[in-house]
Amino acid sequence: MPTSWADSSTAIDFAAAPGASVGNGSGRSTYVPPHLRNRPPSAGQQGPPSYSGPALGNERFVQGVQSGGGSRIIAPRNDYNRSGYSGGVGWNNRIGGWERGREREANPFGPDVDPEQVFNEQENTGINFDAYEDIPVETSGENVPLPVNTFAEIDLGEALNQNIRRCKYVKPTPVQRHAIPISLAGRDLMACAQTGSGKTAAFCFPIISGIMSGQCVQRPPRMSRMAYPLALILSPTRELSCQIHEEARKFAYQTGVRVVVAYGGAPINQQLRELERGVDILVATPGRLVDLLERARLSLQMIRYLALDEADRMLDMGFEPQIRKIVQQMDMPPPGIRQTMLFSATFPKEIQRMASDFLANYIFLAVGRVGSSTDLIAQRVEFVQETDKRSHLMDLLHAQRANGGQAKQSLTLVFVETKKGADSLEHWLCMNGFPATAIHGDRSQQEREYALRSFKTGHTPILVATDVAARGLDIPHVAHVINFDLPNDIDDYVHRIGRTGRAGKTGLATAFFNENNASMAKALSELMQEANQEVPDWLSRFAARSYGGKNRRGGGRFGSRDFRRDSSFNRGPADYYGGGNAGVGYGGSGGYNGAYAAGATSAWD
Ligand SMILES: Nc1ncnc2c1ncn2[C@@H]1O[C@H](COP(=O)(O)OP(=O)(O)OP(=O)(O)O)[C@@H](O)[C@H]1O
Repeated sequence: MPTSWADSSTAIDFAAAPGASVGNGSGRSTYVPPHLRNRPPSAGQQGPPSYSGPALGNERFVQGVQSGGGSRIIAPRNDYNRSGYSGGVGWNNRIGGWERGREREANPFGPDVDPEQVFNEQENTGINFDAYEDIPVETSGENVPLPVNTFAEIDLGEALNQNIRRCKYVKPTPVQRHAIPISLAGRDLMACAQTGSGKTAAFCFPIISGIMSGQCVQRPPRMSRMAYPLALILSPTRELSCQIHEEARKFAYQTGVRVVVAYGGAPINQQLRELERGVDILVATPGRLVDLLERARLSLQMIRYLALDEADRMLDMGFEPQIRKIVQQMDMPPPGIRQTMLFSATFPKEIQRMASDFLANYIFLAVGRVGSSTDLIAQRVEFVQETDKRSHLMDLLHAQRANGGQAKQSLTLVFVETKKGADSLEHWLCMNGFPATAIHGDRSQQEREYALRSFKTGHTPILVATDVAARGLDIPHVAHVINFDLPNDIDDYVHRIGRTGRAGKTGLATAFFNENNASMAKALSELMQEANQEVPDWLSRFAARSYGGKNRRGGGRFGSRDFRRDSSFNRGPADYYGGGNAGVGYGGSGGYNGAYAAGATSAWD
């Protein structure tokens, strides 16, 4: 006879549930919801024997799942605060969870960090929050939840709060202040915020918190060897997926929420084994995910949270068929049942339009101007002919070395256009006494990972890269980004230079420009002006002569806010590309001043 909520639910036999099961002595496994997995056996436990009250914060799941006929158990949102993991309940004492009692959870904070030590509230990562204080924020959509100022104001659960302290996050960044309450309220979200401003945590925290609080507890179907994640995080590159996985593991440490990563170029069997051991949050690249789905080893029917990081990039770089297959043609619950979040630092309107197919009644959030770079990055543009690029690079590196800039604390990332160009520049740098490594799509995954590790540790302080390293990678100590070859798209430039100047720190970005880059002149000079950078006269002259070139914004840096506001919205696709708000300045109505009037949803309204 169960005596507690934990007992009553662990007694439910979900024998074939691969997501999270524990041996029960009878040879059959028993499903344990993630939010109960850190608990000691029933003695002394608080909490009702069962709970069928309102699902606080996200009624949509209740309605959706119930109308679908599935059985469902809902725990009160803050149930884990009363009887979840807390002092005295060690990892080894857990009643089950994803580890099935077989092994200890590895310490994701690294061997040198004692995970039991919770850092002083006053310590922080060195993030300069003042740099973000007066950043303009725009939201649009219905009934936008109010932002918060501290993590303490948000009910994330004690285990997650403890990990936030372990990460030394003292207070939320602006995108986190706005996005976390929106997501916790169960709303779909399209969020744009500058590079390095903490978007990963902004989507990970609500997902982990939601899973911990039991909002996703539903009986998984009886299918052996099939994995049923509750949340899916998609990202465009293997390296970014690995990085998100590492971050999410830190945030989920000792919460009972299990995070697994799947990406191409690595042995699939190993990933299948990881999935079989149970998965709550799956971080994946689209190609490998389709592979897993086609092998019928993974079902998306339990997905309650879908996050697309660098969503515009995935759609733009040709992943649209895979993404549509994953999101629309498999067994994933539809918009309105699942909760969907799209994040990026850039969101061209045509991509917003496409991506909005995945969302229901969503909120659009822009922290800083959409697609802008942060003014923490000093941007320099130098006129350099193709034939002079190498010697110019050498001059820069020599000057840097003379200033003591080749130490571990100062890494240089050099972007080039082609894979061949990356190989040859890497070779040439090494021959000239500058230890360099390279990363691009033709290198094996092992080589890519090795190069990244060697760069991160400062062993090889120069990394030559194609755009494969442009998005999302969070590498501490990148002091200088050099665009040896400029990209053809201003958004790519924004992401590339965003590998420096992260989390409130300053950085330097240098671009080599010549006649071949004329089509970028206008967008580049506008971007630099927005970020309060000095624009060389010669670049302004190029900009005055150019007609916008390949800049997708079609003549205005400010046209990329919520596309639903465009006059062409609702007039159908044929009209769409002709419309837009090009030239309408962001802050036209005074910008964000930190407070919303009652009922107001936007700083522009
Ligand atoms: N609240 C916080 N306090 C201190 N540091 C934080 C906080 N949130 C995130 N960070 C740190 O800021 C850095 C940048 O975060 P993250 O990689 O999530 O940025 P991003 O916005 O996703 O960038 P990009 O657009 O390049 O992908 C990371 O090192 C992260 O640990």
